Amino acid sequence: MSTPESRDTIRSIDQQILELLQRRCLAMKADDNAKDDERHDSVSWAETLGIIDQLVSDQANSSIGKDDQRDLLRHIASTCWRASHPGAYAFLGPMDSYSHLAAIAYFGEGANLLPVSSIGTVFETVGRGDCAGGIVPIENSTDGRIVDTFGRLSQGEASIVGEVQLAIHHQLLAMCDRESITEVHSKPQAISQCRLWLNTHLPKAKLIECSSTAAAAKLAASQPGIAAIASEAAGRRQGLRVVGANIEDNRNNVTRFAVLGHEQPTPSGNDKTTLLFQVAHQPGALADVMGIFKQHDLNLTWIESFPQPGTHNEYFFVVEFPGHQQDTKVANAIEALQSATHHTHVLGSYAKGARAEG
Ligand SMILES: O=C(O)C(=O)C[C@]1(C(=O)O)C=C[C@@H](O)C=C1
Repeated sequence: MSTPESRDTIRSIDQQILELLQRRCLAMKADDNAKDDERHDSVSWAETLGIIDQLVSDQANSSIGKDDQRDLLRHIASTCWRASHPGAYAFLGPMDSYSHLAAIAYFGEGANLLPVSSIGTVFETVGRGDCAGGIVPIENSTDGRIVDTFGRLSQGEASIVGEVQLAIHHQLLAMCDRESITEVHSKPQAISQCRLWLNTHLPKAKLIECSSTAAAAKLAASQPGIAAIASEAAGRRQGLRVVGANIEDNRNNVTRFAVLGHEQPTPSGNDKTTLLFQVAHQPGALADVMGIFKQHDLNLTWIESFPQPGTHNEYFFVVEFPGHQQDTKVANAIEALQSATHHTHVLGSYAKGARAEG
């Protein structure tokens, strides 16, 4: 049983926490107002995340685990951020899609998160300035690049300002037993990530593609016999049973999400750059461009090609490498690329994303 003293101590600590929260909000507002003064840059959300990560890693022993400390601080920071930055952040909805989980991991629980109906709409709302930012899946460790995202990246509507690497654990969700399932609905990428499991355990079920995993969960809740592949959170929200747990074929199934925004982040010390280029359709053109990365000692960590809409056999290339476009060697390489290619466009330089659990 608690003593009156311990109750008073806890009450007084909670009171102090509330006062500190109020002070934190005011300090943030003051910082934001001061950016009108040209000599001053206000702290960006990307910088705030960096500061929190540093604080947590420097923290000595605590009875609260590091992940919980990080989540708590992000929740506080995003709630205060929203008070002075009311803009919304778009994601492929509905709620509890993996994009939603990635948005929470990056922007925090307190952020103003806006579900939209497609990846294209995320690009449009950010590109038009209706939203302060957004998040889109870009690549999965089992299934490769996300085609809908690539189609939009080349249009230059928005820059990449951050990334999240989310561990994806798919659940088979339904209102009925596994034996009564006749159809499995989900986003094509999720179906593809569970292909082996589905062939083994539900070889007769019809596989039906839809706009998102969370949309599939909504449908499964309306009709017995229909199952969805979606997140545990989506199943909970729709009141569905887990009739197959963690059904992804690859235990290390991770989807990388790109955070879209308007302001290019300053160097954090642990950055990467994503850029898109287009070369002449002639022998050796791509090899010459690859030589530029070698000359500037840039180690490519990702390369993808995708067809240029409206052309035959013409491709865009997207590459990633460590470093920030403000670093001298990266800036020199970009300059060389600009003269060696038809078109070079830096999609963004941003802090490398840590892995989050979905
Ligand atoms: O449908 C969702 O829940 C999404 O957020 C999209 C998406 C994707 O397209 O890759 C995101 C992560 C998973 O890989 C499966 C689906």
